[in-house]
Amino acid sequence: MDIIFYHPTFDTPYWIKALSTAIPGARVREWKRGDNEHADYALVWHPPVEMLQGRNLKAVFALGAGVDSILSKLKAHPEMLPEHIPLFRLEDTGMGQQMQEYAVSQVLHWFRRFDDYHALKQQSRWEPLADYQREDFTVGLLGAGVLGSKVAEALAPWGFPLRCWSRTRKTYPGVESFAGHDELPAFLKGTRVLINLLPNTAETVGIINQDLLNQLPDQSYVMNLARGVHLVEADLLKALDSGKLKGAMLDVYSREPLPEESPLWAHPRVAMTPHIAAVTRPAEAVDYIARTIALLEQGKAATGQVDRQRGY
Ligand SMILES: NC(=O)C1=CN([C@@H]2O[C@H](COP(=O)(O)OP(=O)(O)OC[C@H]3O[C@@H](n4cnc5c(N)ncnc54)[C@H](OP(=O)(O)O)[C@@H]3O)[C@@H](O)[C@H]2O)C=CC1
Ligand SMILES: O=C(O)C(=O)CO
Repeated sequence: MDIIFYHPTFDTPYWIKALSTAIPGARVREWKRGDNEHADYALVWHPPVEMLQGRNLKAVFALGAGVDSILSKLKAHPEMLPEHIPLFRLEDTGMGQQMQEYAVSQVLHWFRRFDDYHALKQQSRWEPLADYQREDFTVGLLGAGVLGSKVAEALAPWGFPLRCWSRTRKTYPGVESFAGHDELPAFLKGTRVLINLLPNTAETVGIINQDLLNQLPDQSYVMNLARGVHLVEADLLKALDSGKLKGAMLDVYSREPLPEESPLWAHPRVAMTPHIAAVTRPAEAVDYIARTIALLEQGKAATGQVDRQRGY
């Protein structure tokens, strides 16, 4: 079995060694421009069109959870990957735990008013504040798939009311489920902390805009952990400045790296990280890819296949 690998920034020798060890009999090589030799599987992130085009692959694996960049490239170059070749993505592979750490720590930060205490410290003010009540601190997850469900699981023991919004109804224990566009207003109405874990699709782009933010209770919080294009940054800044929103925690941006001139950098109530909420963990990812290839080789069904029509 021949496997080609391409990632613009990963430690390629590590991956090739780990994949060769995990998949018995596999010949794994780094794909380089001009390589048109046979391959059964391709493992990719931001692939050049010529890497995939015209090959009789058994499957392609995206080396991350979100497949928006590869799907948008496919829109411009449909010949890159014919419909009959399945595209898989990484499901969790260690990202679930990272999202749990990120979301739980930030929800607790806001709930214990550490943002307010930080502002008071800047003014050398000693001022105990009133506690927030758990029942007023409903956490709402936009997107309740692999990562959203893991975040809900980690928040559950903290006792905050939990709800999620997805395309299809969920039955996660202790999480109120809202499904489809008709139920979005009801979901937003009671959500004090909004955490975005949607995929980037034609339906979700720009979803966190002025209209959506206005439907949240006053003094709400927004955490964007999915993709920058979900959030209209100008609308977020307006909502912060009007007092509608109390704070925002952003990991992803409309442009990455975020340009120096972005007003987000200086805003006192915007906390930021540089797209690190959950990164691909190589050992877990190799294990998932090896298990999935073994299932495919046996003609068995495997999870993680992207629905190209749906866009995620
Ligand atoms: N910042 C970072 O470091 C990282 C960001 N990400 C981002 O997180 C995203 C989510 O990942 P993951 O949880 O694995 O994805 P999943 O595909 O498992 O989950 C997506 C969720 O979004 C819901 N959804 C999709 N479209 C709609 C819609 N139109 N209306 C309502 N709900 C919708 C799905 O609903 P249903 O369940 O009904 O299908 C599902 O619950 C990735 O696409 C990626 O962009 C991922 C990893 C790291
Ligand atoms: O896996 C993804 O989709 C990511 O955003 C990784 O940072």
